[in-house]
Amino acid sequence: MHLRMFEIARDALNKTGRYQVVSGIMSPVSDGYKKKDLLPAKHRVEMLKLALRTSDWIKLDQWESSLSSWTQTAKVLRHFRQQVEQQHQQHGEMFNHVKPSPSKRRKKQQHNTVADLTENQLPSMEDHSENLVPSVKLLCGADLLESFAVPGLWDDEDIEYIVGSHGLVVITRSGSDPQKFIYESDILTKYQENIFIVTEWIFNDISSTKVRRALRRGDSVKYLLQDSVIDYVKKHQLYGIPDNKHFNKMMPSPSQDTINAKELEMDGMGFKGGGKLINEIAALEDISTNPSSGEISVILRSAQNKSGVDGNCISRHLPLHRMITHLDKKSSQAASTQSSPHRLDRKGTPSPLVKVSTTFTREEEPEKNHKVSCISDIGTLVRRVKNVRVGFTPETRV
Ligand SMILES: Nc1ncnc2c1ncn2[C@@H]1O[C@H](COP(=O)(O)OP(=O)(O)OP(=O)(O)O)[C@@H](O)[C@H]1O
Ligand SMILES: NC(=O)c1ccc[n+]([C@@H]2O[C@H](COP(=O)(O)O)[C@@H](O)[C@H]2O)c1
Repeated sequence: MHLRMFEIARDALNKTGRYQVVSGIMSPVSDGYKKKDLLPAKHRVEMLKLALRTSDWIKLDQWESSLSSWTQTAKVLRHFRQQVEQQHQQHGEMFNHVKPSPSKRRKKQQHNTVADLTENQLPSMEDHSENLVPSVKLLCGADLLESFAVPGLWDDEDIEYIVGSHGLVVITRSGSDPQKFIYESDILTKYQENIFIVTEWIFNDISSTKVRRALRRGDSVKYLLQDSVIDYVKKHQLYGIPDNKHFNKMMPSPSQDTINAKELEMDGMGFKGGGKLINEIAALEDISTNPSSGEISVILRSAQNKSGVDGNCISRHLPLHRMITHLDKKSSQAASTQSSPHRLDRKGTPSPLVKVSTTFTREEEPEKNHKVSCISDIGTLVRRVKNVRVGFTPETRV
């Protein structure tokens, strides 16, 4: 939706005849923002690069994200205004696609500081020449506008600067009433000429939180994100931390026993030199049995805490076929009285932490439906699952 917002805003602004939108700038926030579930900037930047491949006018700018500490939005806008003015002075490049005739170019000496033109300055399209410096506006959803009222979140002078000197383009969002909000705010009412509200009739109640949640749960996000971005998320196993405070507290500190996503990618997937043993701390997500086929599926969610950076977790679903075939001989008695397939009741949240050792072999790529050929400490896992009684030794190798 972040990308859709640009398209919606451009259409609406261009249709007024008062504006010609020349560029959109995506400025990912710095890691210093420390928002829950905020991935390291390098990943967010890479995903944006992929997502923006198909846009010829929305650009990624890495200035903000490359800073170590968080930068207030007013400062970010000031930075972009300076950058746009500089570029304009050097190249006039923002408007180069609209070339006035040489005679007109000579005539045009006025230098407007903004490219959004008031009604009485309304020019012909040709007059959008390099002599007009584009203004920089903040594009946001109505909820962000309403966050101006959250005590301590925005400085009053920042709000005044953003709305007074730059202006806002606000996309409506379900549950918000930006007109009313502006009416109730003295400062916003003062500058309401600078606030452009775009009513989006094709409601889309999508949010990053919901997409992250779906990813975390292993649900499909196809058509919500670009395929290339989904592939990136999968490849780097991002957004895998269960949204569970108790679980997060229990997350292990980085140790020899844990691997990070990069190591997995480099070492695990290449399978150089035969197999690779990977020890992981994981949480039991789900366990289900199919008594008729004698199979048990165990879904584990692994917790990796790389260098203390929250959010760098990987999740993996491991159907433990071989181990299960062995275990199921004992468990099927209990399970066979139940309907098929039977999902065992998972009581007692939060998910128990278990330690799993996995050997991947050359043929069994971790991203595919790989099989686990070596499990240790499976007792912890199984004992905590109601109704499953299994005989085994921790050293059992299947
Ligand atoms: N569905 C949507 N409709 C309109 N605006 C949206 C929508 N989703 C995000 N935005 C806007 O995108 C901007 C970026 O906000 P943010 O990253 O917080 O998005 P979000 O999807 O709401 O995230 P989160 O779910 O984490 O709050 C905000 O101005 C927000 O209002
Ligand atoms: N005081 C401020 O400048 C201020 C406060 C809150 C959010 N923001 C910005 O709003 C954007 C969206 O933030 P959230 O994802 O937290 O809604 C971010 O770019 C963030 O930097 C700025």
